[in-house]
Amino acid sequence: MSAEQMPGRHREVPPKVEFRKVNLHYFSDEGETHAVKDMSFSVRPGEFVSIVGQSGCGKSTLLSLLSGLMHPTSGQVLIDGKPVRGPSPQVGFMLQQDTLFEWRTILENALLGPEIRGMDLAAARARAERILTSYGLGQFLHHKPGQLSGGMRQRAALGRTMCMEPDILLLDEPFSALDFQTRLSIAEEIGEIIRREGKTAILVTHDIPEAIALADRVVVLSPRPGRLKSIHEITFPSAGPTRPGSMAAREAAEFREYYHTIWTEMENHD
Ligand SMILES: Nc1ncnc2c1ncn2[C@@H]1O[C@H](COP(=O)(O)OP(=O)(O)OP(=O)(O)O)[C@@H](O)[C@H]1O
Repeated sequence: MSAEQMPGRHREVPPKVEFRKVNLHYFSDEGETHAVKDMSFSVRPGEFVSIVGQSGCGKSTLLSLLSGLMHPTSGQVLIDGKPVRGPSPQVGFMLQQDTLFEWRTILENALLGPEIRGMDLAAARARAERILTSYGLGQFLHHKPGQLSGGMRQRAALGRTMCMEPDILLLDEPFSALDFQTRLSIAEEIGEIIRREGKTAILVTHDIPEAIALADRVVVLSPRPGRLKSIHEITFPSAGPTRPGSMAAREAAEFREYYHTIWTEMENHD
């Protein structure tokens, strides 16, 4: 019997993503900035991890390193055990600004990546229609982004990213441009889609409740240079079979405890 088949036996799953003693220095006319210091942590396949920390602590830099747009000054950034050498379709992005092209319809926006990559367009079109419809945008495939609400635009942006079939999603403050009410429901909805599709997700956010509600683990960074301060495993035993990300999770007793602990850690500059 393999370890995977043994009930109750701890399984050692190789990490999907790993930062190994990563340092990143920026060099500019203003001088040198040590943005990330001795960063080591890993993310399991299918796991949802949130990263929080004060402004300028290197959160977005970690995503840029994972996207292959930047390389560490020292240490290693690994995906599936291999060093990241450059951008790859395996990694998808979702940003604060949805960057949809206003002159293309929602469907055409979703087909842009496959067009650029020279993928089979008939298959991509069928996939895009299926994905966008399952995100509640079936009636809007031929609408332009300007005709959609903020929440719908973010769902369209996720659809466009998913059309490239990434297995890792990097989410950089994707909900922060939305009004509070929309933000809550879209965050929950998108978190659920990402889980359902088994993607590995890394979310950068300033919003501690959002970080807790969506993630399996929350990584807290210290102020610049960004160092790993703590990692919190998020579970809600008092809420029964509550799923992460749901509104019920936000009302669980553990939620307030996580919030208090993480908020205090972020305030405390040691
Ligand atoms: N291209 C760059 N050149 C020089 N310094 C940079 C550059 N990009 C970022 N930095 C600096 O590196 C540090 C980390 O930046 P980063 O954007 O990763 O932080 P962050 O935690 O995502 O910030 P925020 O929460 O405000 O978005 C900051 O001090 C920032 O000023």
